[in-house]
Amino acid sequence: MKMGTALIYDEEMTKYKLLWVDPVCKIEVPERLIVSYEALVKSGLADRCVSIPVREATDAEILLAHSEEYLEAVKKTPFMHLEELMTFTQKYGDVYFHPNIYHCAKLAVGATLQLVDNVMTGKVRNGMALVRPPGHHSQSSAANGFCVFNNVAIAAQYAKKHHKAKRVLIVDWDVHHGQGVQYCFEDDPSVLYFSWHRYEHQSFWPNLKESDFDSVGSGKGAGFNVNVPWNKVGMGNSDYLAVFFHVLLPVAYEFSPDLVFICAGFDSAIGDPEGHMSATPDIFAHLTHLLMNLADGKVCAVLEGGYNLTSLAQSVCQTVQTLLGDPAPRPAQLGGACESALESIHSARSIHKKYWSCLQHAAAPFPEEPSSKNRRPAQQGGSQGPEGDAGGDAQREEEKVEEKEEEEIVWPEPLRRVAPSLRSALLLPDAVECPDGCARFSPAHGPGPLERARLRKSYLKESEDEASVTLLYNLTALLGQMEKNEIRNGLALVPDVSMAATLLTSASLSKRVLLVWMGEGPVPSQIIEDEKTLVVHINSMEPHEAQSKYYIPIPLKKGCGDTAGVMQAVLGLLLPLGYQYEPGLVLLARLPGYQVEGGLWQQLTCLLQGLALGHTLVLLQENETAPVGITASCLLGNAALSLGPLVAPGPEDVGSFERLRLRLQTDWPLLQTTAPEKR
Ligand SMILES: CC(O)(O)CCCCCNCCCN
Ligand SMILES: [Zn+2]
Repeated sequence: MKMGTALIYDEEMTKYKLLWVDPVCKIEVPERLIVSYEALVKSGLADRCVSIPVREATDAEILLAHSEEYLEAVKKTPFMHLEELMTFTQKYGDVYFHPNIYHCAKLAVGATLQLVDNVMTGKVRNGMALVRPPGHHSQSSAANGFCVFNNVAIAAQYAKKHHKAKRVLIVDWDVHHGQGVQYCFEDDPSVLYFSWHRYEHQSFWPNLKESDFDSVGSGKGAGFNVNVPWNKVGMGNSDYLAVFFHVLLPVAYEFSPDLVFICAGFDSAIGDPEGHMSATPDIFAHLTHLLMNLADGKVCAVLEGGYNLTSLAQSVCQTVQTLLGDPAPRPAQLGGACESALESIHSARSIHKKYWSCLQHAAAPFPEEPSSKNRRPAQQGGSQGPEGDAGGDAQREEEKVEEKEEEEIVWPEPLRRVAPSLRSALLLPDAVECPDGCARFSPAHGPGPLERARLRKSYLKESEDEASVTLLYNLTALLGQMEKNEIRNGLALVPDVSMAATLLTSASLSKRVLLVWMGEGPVPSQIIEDEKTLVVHINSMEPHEAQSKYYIPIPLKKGCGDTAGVMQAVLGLLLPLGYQYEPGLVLLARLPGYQVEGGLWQQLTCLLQGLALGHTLVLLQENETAPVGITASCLLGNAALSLGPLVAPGPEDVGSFERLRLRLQTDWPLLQTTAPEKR
């Protein structure tokens, strides 16, 4: 599998700036690129990337998303003097021109196309293009919102035309709606455009009706445009993850793209003068991680906005460090999405219910109220903030009248993310070959007589089986090295998965262990009773009341081999639970006889690594060596194989998921998908 992360940047793109007074445009400064690149260099991340040179886009490439007359008009700007530039600028909104901006705009497109070429030909796995001017607002015949050419829209067309991409996903996490991208692919079912954006019931720029959740695309493109409007500011980490788990990821996996673009705008981060959101830079590590197992890992992140030079630089580093495969940071205390975010999530899921089978259990869209569609009565807005907030990040309500002067907002610097020297250690019987890249685990020293006696007494019922004693000892040694962050993750082939899991949960020093129990066997009661272990059990057993808050059986009629059903359970239940639980260790136990398709098992193994600083320990039944290779590949950081378009999960499973969600969401608010009053 391809590794390597491309970084595409050229300081030439810093060589244009605003030449006159314009309060709207003054935030789009060259320093945005300079601080971002310098932060990548200073942190050592730039050196770990594959540096790819930029190039100028050709006319033909620009014409993939723009009209000839627009291109011809922009071509004249390098020869204009100040007054002419100002007059030319007046033709468009919230954008400025400069004698060198046409050159830089061609480089921004060219940089993006270089990234696409290197990813699509497998020279690198993924990458980031640090560009300006940004692109997602520019339209066929118009510059707009600091954008001249639509970098990502052109690149998506280019990938379809020159790299035979069949399905392209564009995830726009910039805080503004990339209407230019939406217009470009309005009726195109091969490009799925997802955008969240500050909207405030159309009162925020660009104040477009078509930025609302009910713009779903048209004609054959209906369903392939997903808008999640933020109707309040102050959205935070929990809101962002809730949208990924309950809107974007289920649809993205059903769509199954063969290339993913991120319109990586970081004005959705805390401290930004445009966004006024409260999500912290480390959240972009998780958002990036959650996209990296789509399209066999082919992810192209392209810079859009981001105007707080501190959170911009931190967020760029968080994104690139995840593209490089470093462990994701611990997410800050997550709660549920706030009430306003839940309304937006509910609206998006409802309106898209008819297009995506993964949303079939979403409540039907409420009938169109002609006048006050989804407009909250005035008295509920205002400064008291969302009442009945479902917890989660505290909403910071902006003064409705005018935006307060930028008070100094501070947030903690993201913690260093240290990758252990050894990535994957495997505990295998000598007869089983150790896959390339992994290390066969052997503890520094063997168990002493006391240790042997203790293990024998506690787990082996005094049996004289010395090999099992040694194995159990080695398991606890492996666990110990993971908890000291000397080893990142591991895999063990054990004679008895239940006994091994029981040993590890009781031996684990982590304050919390997430145990993912895959298969039909019962979970040992000792583990279920253990308060510091959250057990999520995916099986085909009949649904029954969960014994406790910490034992969650997820029944699948068609069993664990049901790809759509398992992915639904993973994205909509297991991951939200895991992120909220914030374990120090993730145990993935595969029970004997568990029949599952390779790609699905890989998705599970990869996605879980976003938790517990990547400390994932996989337990496999000794005589089932088939999954060792594909599991090791994922533990080493390779992307999971793409599953292909997902079919609908079984209706009875959908029903039991929904009942499970409704029952659990009080204890686990990140499971919520609808605002309280709508339930
Ligand atoms: C790439 C980008 O989406 O960040 C560009 C945003 C342009 C914002 C125009 N200003 C609107 C004034 C409202 N405060
Ligand atoms: Zn923006």
